[in-house]
Amino acid sequence: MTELLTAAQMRAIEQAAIANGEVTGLELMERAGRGVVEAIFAEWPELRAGTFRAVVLCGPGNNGGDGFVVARLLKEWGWGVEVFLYGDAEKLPPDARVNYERWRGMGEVGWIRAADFNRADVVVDAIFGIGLSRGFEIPAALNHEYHHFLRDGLWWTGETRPPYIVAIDITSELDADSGRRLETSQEWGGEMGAHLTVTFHAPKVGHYLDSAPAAGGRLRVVDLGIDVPELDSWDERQVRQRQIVQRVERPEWNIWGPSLTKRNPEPSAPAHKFSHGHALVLSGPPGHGGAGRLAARGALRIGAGLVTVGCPPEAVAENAARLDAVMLRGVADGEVLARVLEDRRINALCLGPGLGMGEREAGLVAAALGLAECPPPPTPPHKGEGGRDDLPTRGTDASGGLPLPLVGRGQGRGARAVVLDADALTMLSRSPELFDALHKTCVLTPHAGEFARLFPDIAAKLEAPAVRGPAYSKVDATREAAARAGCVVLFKGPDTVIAAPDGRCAINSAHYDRAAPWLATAGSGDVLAGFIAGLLARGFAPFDAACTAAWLHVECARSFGPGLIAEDLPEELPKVFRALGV
Ligand SMILES: NC(=O)C1=CN([C@@H]2O[C@H](COP(=O)(O)OP(=O)(O)OC[C@H]3O[C@@H](n4cnc5c(N)ncnc54)[C@H](OP(=O)(O)O)[C@@H]3O)[C@@H](O)[C@H]2O)[C@@H](O)CC1
Ligand SMILES: Nc1ncnc2c1ncn2[C@@H]1O[C@H](COP(=O)(O)OP(=O)(O)O)[C@@H](O)[C@H]1O
Ligand SMILES: [K+]
Repeated sequence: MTELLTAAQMRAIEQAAIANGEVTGLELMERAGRGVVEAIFAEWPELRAGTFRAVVLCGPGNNGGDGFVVARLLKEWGWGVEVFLYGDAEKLPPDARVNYERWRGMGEVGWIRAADFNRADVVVDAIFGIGLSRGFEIPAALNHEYHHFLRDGLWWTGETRPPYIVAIDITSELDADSGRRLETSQEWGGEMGAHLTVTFHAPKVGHYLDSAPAAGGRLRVVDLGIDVPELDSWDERQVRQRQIVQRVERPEWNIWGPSLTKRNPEPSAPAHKFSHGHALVLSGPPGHGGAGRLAARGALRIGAGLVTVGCPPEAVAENAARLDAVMLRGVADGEVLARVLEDRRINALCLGPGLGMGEREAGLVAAALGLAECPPPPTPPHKGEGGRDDLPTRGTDASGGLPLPLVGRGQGRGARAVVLDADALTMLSRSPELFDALHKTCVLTPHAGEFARLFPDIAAKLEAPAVRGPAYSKVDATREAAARAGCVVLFKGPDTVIAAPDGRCAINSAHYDRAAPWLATAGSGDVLAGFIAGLLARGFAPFDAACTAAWLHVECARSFGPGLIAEDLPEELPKVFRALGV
């Protein structure tokens, strides 16, 4: 996984490199500016050969300093370059000031209100970078230009093609930690954006959150040639692990490989379906079983050895007609579930998709979280009695008890791995008792609406206008939620954030080259819940299960392409696995 940086972390890295004599600030600025020019040429190779025109908008800090370097290098390349300053040249920080003076030896610096993009091939946004600390009062003229802008040329009034916009480090209105626009009292009709964002050393957390991916166009990272300071103690590493945010990437381990058997007492034992875990998906009343079946299919395809749907007895017939490899049993209520869970081979549960929110379902959540006591075994039915709702109805799993990895071992009998989604989340939000029963092998998978129901005060902070940087972010919110719930929280969206109670955090981005907007389709969240449950059944730790499932979910959507419906997601997994070489 790639580490994403906050503005403060980036500054600390830069300062450490300068302090240990590795490089000067001026040299870094030169490398940054050169990197931007190279990124422009790499992005649009036709610009490398020929004479073009650039407008460079520089701000009052070092982001503006990078802009002056870019202006100088493009001019030296033979381009026509116009530079406009937002701010006071006398107050520029030292390195930016040096580059301002170097540029002044080559050309003019205009007042930003005079900026005119009409004849530009490239506009460089170097107004603010990671130092934006409050809403940006964009000058009216610039506002007007941006309004007629640029991004898709729709309103372009110029005679030639609209210019390419290149944001240095980040689009100037955006906070680099949260990806949010910092608001002002100013009313204006446009939003700044870019076709290409060029950042330095490593992507910033904010590049993957909120408004930033849509605003920023494509993202390129320039290597500044500085080393991250080594950490010497394990404590330091642990503290750091809690502060960093990673980008979820292709799993480094083989999903079917030996690492998964590390919890297995007999790693060298031949694999057996029971050694791949048994996931139980609890589903809802007749006519509402589709979501549970989607989750179950997802759990099975991702590799759980066995998957059972547990539905109300009256829904058995409907489900039986729709399930083959997935097993089925009637689970009338929480008491029955508690009895079913006496079978410790069932090592992962999934509750929520299409579940309903009645008394039965609340009882199921309670039992899944270990709140319901297991009642004494039922007396055998008298001869002739039928319709027992706790007996396997097909594809029974009655083979002998193999020693299975018990997720949550040592936390009491109820501490199984549990994915709680959809209706189960709403029930959690209504019942403090259920919420308090969450434990560290649970995974909550809310979308924004469910998140707001579960954590209204946290959601309110996220929804409050972002006025100052660093603004409260989806990463902050998910971390806070995970700490409160005491379990992993996966907060869905194109910028899915996964956080553990200990502070570990990762973003699974469906942006930039991983965009898959067609994943926002009914039922895709149900499949995701099933994917997580399947990986939990296979012995993944909750945080890893959530990250890996989210990554594969997007990968399936990308592999299938537009036209995707939720049913296609599990069916695409074999192809994705093949492409991964697993
Ligand atoms: N770090 C690195 O590794 C490297 C960094 N490099 C470059 O430096 C950039 C960071 O530079 P930076 O820290 O000077 O911040 P930057 O974004 O230029 O702005 C800060 C200035 O703006 C001001 N200001 C803020 N908000 C405002 C508002 N709304 N309206 C008006 N003013 C406002 C703020 O004032 P203050 O908040 O202090 O009042 C301060 O004066 C970084 O993005 C990258 O491009 C590369 O050169 C090399 C490697
Ligand atoms: N624009 C988008 N691009 C990619 N994935 C998205 C986008 N919007 C939502 N998603 C993903 O689609 C899924 C939707 O889940 P959810 O909101 O629970 O819907 P449902 O209840 O219909 O299954 C989540 O995994 C979410 O991360
Ligand atoms: K910028």
